[in-house]
Amino acid sequence: MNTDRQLCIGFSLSATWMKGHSWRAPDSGVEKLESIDYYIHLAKLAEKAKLDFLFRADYLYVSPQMLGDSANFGSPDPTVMFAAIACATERIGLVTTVSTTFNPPYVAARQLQSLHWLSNGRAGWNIVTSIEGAENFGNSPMPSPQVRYAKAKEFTHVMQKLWASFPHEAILVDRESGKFSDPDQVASIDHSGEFFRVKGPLTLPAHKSGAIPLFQAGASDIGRDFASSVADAIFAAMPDLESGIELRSDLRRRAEQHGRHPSTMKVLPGLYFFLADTREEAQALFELANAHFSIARRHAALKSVMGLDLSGFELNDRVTAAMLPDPNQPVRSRTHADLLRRYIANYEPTVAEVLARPEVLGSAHWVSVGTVEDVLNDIIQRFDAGAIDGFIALPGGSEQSMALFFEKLVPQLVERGLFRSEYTGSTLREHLGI
Ligand SMILES: Cc1cc2nc3c(=O)[nH]c(=O)nc-3n(C[C@H](O)[C@H](O)[C@H](O)COP(=O)(O)O)c2cc1C
Repeated sequence: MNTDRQLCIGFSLSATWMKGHSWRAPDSGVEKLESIDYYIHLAKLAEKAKLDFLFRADYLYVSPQMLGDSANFGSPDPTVMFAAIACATERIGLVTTVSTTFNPPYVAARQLQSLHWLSNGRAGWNIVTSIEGAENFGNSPMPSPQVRYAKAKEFTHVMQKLWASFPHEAILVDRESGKFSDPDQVASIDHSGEFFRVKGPLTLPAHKSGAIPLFQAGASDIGRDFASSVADAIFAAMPDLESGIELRSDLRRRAEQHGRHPSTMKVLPGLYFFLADTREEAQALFELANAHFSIARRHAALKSVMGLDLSGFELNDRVTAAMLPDPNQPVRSRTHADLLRRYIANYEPTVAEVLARPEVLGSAHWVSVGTVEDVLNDIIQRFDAGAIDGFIALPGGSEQSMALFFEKLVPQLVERGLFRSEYTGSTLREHLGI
């Protein structure tokens, strides 16, 4: 067993445990999602378990799946949510999501630095290039992945320059001389690039705890290249062990090519877990979470992920590499499409197996269903195999499943020396060891 490394654990505040028909259970507690008090309660549970950070994904459009039979009180701005949570917590990191495709970097740099300031050094930024939502930001269609990543690169560069434009050291507070700040240390950035023109400096000084850690999600070839050049952590879609080993070793190789030490970058897949006292109960939770996925809905999801229409086939027909559509056709996310292509090419699964894959039913996350011991072994297996540096917990099934995570699973990881029992720092940088 691995003894010299420790897991890094984040906790997602998106209500994944209410998916499918799970919210309809009489004791689901779904009404609580309407109030920030509930999220603050969960944040405190995660902090009590000494987790590294809280996390929230974000999308800038209302998808049809958000309405109708799925539990949803809308999607508040995660940075605003974390501002409220910051004031009710002390140590846990707060990783918000901000799209580089739709926001002006000056506004984003200011919001992130503000969160960093009011949480006392606990902010993190999950950089996303987004899949949809262009219609809410003008008449232009969604830019190509190449353009989105080129923009993300420049956006991130501008953010970093803005954060450095007003260094913490510029604040002097020297009563004797009457100098509150040193204007010579505050400088404009005069950025003029392909996408942005920004003069600077930023309206507030950098927090004394240091730079805001960067996360990134999106793992196509250009996505990996961008992530490995800049990210401290990667939120990864990792449906199986093989794809995880490949992804982490490739990202580490690319980081070295960018002149970075690979251990400075953590690969953190989403872990969508369904925990119960018995395997049968856990499986029942899993089925409830997917009960809304009729066969017709699964075929439609498959078509939207990779442009493959299998609706004319029997469920036990085999799917082969020859049936895959042109790899160069535009897809919503190359990451999800490539994962599924590789799975089909390697295993020639049945139609039913393809329709049950995490890439089709969700966001291609690692699904683990069973008792605390089962999920624990799953985590240890991936950690020892070098597929992960930790994970972002996406609780599935029920509040009880989440309670088992906090009350049993995390303590087991601590007992095995794989996770901290106390915080040693109070900033996100310190938790991540950077
Ligand atoms: C695990 C994962 C999580 C993502 N989370 C978000 C998100 O919260 N908001 C968003 O707008 N896009 C999100 N994306 C989309 C990516 O930022 C990116 O736009 C998309 O995956 C296309 O890039 P790719 O071709 O590299 O996959 C996510 C993608 C992945 C793989």
